[in-house]
Amino acid sequence: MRKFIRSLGYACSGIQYALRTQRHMRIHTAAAVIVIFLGLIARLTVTRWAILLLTIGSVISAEMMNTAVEQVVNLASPSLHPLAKRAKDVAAGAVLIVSAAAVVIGVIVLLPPIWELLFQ
Ligand SMILES: Nc1ncnc2c1ncn2[C@@H]1O[C@H](COP(=O)(O)OP(=O)(O)OP(=O)(O)O)[C@@H](O)[C@H]1O
Repeated sequence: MRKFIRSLGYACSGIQYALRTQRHMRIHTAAAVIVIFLGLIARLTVTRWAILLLTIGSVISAEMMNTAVEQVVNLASPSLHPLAKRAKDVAAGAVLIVSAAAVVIGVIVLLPPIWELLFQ
């Protein structure tokens, strides 16, 4: 149990580090807070909440994995190297893909209930 709590502390400090140092992480988090607020207003179904929360988790996890890749690349290759560039760009591309999908999912999941709330 003590080991689990210690591991939880390490994970929380990783989240703190990403929030403190990564502007994109703060942008994703702000977007997640807005989406959750809209979800509460729109009184989403359980299924819609599940999709939304999974999507939010995916984007924030991807951003954190990107941060981890950046840190490891900086450690392994402090000077410029084409492989370092490739690794960072691929990791950044992964965040872009999941973020673009999240925007589409957000619209699909949120728009119908908000529309219903406003116009019916
Ligand atoms: N060690 C390196 N060798 C070669 N290219 C690098 C290296 N570090 C970064 N780059 C490349 O330089 C460009 C800008 O990288 P930079 O680290 O400034 O921004 P980033 O990777 O988007 O990170 P951040 O999110 O912290 O701004 C990217 O294309 C990246 O792949």
